[in-house]
Amino acid sequence: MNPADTPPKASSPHAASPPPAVEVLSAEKTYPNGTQALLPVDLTIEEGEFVTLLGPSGCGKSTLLKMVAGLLEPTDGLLHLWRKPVARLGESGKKMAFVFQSPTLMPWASVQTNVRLPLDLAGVPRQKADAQVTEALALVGLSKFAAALPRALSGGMQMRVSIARGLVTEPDLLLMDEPFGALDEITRHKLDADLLELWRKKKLTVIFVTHSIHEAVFLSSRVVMMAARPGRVVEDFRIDAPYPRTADFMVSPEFSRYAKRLQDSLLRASADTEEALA
Ligand SMILES: Nc1ncnc2c1ncn2[C@@H]1O[C@H](COP(=O)(O)OP(=O)(O)OP(=O)(O)O)[C@@H](O)[C@H]1O
Repeated sequence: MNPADTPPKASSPHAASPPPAVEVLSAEKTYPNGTQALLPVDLTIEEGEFVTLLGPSGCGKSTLLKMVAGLLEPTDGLLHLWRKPVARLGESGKKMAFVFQSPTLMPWASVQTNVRLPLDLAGVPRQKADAQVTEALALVGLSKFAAALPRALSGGMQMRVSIARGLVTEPDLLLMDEPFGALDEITRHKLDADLLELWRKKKLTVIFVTHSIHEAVFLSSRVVMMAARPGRVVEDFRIDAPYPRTADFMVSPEFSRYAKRLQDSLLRASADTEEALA
């Protein structure tokens, strides 16, 4: 065998580490009306991370998330998922799903039909699709509501349907834009805990947008802080508390320390924003 054909040894760092799930390479965004929503952002997210984007209103969290999803084109720079341009993600054998703030369900269709939508659009045969829908509904605890119409469900349950619709394609990357922002606090805690369970069980990579410091500390392995006008990344925090995280974690001194660090950072980011406005 020619030495050049020798496969890399399993012990080489390159062979051992999978490619990053997400690479944002100097990606920036200016909207057609001239709003500079994001200065060039560089961000690498490894497979399996739970990353939260936090920052004052208008700092470009949604813009960044939508660029990662391929829903928005960057004005300049590149976005790679598993080392492929977003539009060619399929070549990596990986999948992504986006969960919006509002559940956006079809009101006339059953829970089951709503959840099946991405599979129907992808032309997945009915029998296979139905099996995947059954599994996704079980994952979010809604098996008994498959035949219900959305209006018969609470806000939290509708959000679960929306998450099931995201999970039904068995994504590797889950992008969530303030998914629980409109829910009451108890429902939100419950969904946060369930989401962590899903993240662990399905070995997902998650990028999550929120305004809540507490939600960010509870969920994340990493928090990326952003500032506005123009939008940019200003700090990057590891939340090293072990998983599984329980309600006890939320009342621990460790939790308070992380929350204080994020709060101080958010105040700095907000002050930067106000200075830019002055
Ligand atoms: N389609 C658009 N056209 C022009 N400007 C836009 C558009 N979408 C967003 N913006 C502007 O870009 C900036 C970043 O917006 P973006 O929604 O990404 O911020 P955000 O951090 O998600 O805000 P929020 O926390 O309020 O949801 C803001 O100034 C916003 O007004």
